Amino acid sequence: MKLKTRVKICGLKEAEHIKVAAEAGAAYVGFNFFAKSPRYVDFDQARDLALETPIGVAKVGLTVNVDNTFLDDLLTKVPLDMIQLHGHETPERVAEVRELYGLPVIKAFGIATEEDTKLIDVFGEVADQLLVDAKPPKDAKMLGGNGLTFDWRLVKRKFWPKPWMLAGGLTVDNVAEAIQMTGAKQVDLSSGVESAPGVKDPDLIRAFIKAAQTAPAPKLS
Ligand SMILES: O=C(O)c1ccccc1NCC(=O)[C@H](O)[C@H](O)COP(=O)(O)O
Repeated sequence: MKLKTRVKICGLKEAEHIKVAAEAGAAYVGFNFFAKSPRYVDFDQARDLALETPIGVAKVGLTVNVDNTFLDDLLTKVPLDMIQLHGHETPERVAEVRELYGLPVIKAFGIATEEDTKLIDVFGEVADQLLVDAKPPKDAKMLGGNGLTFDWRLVKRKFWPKPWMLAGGLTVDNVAEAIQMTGAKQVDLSSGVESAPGVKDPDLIRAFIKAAQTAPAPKLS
């Protein structure tokens, strides 16, 4: 039996959209604490959203290059299940965050070349999960959430030391092909379920989760 693809909807800002995502079968919801993002939520908003999230859906806090003072404050105020590090954090920093806060850490990194895929092993030693995203262009204002895909052949047939998520420009139209090509069992997205930057669309959330969960089994030959 093929297990259903696990979907993470990132950058949620409305309780109603969390309900939609959970009812449609999302495994994770992500709250974005990067202040320059159109998906940003402050700690009070995130706390309210976290309390509205059904049990069984993991609440992920997305941060970018933050220090311990920030994480102390965040984790005191918001009941999160996992921390996503989506900046230039080193393997040592990933290990430190795990150790200090006792929560599973998802380390995200961008991939554009075969060389970049070496990060799978580097972070696979220290993170609980890996999130492979498109590498942002040099002039990009944000390290994620840019709606850009990468060459999925780069992550086909890799050995994955830890559970991983495929991200970067996924949409209802391309997620089945992405799963078939890469064998991803988990997918993450933000802009592909939005009607405008930072504005989630409930119908797109439902349609995306359905497309991901009904994607045909991977063709890895
Ligand atoms: O989404 C953001 O605004 C963002 C800003 C800064 C760092 C990371 C960010 N998002 C990270 C995510 O987990 C996204 O879901 C992932 O990059 C995929 O985004 P998209 O290509 O828009 O689906």
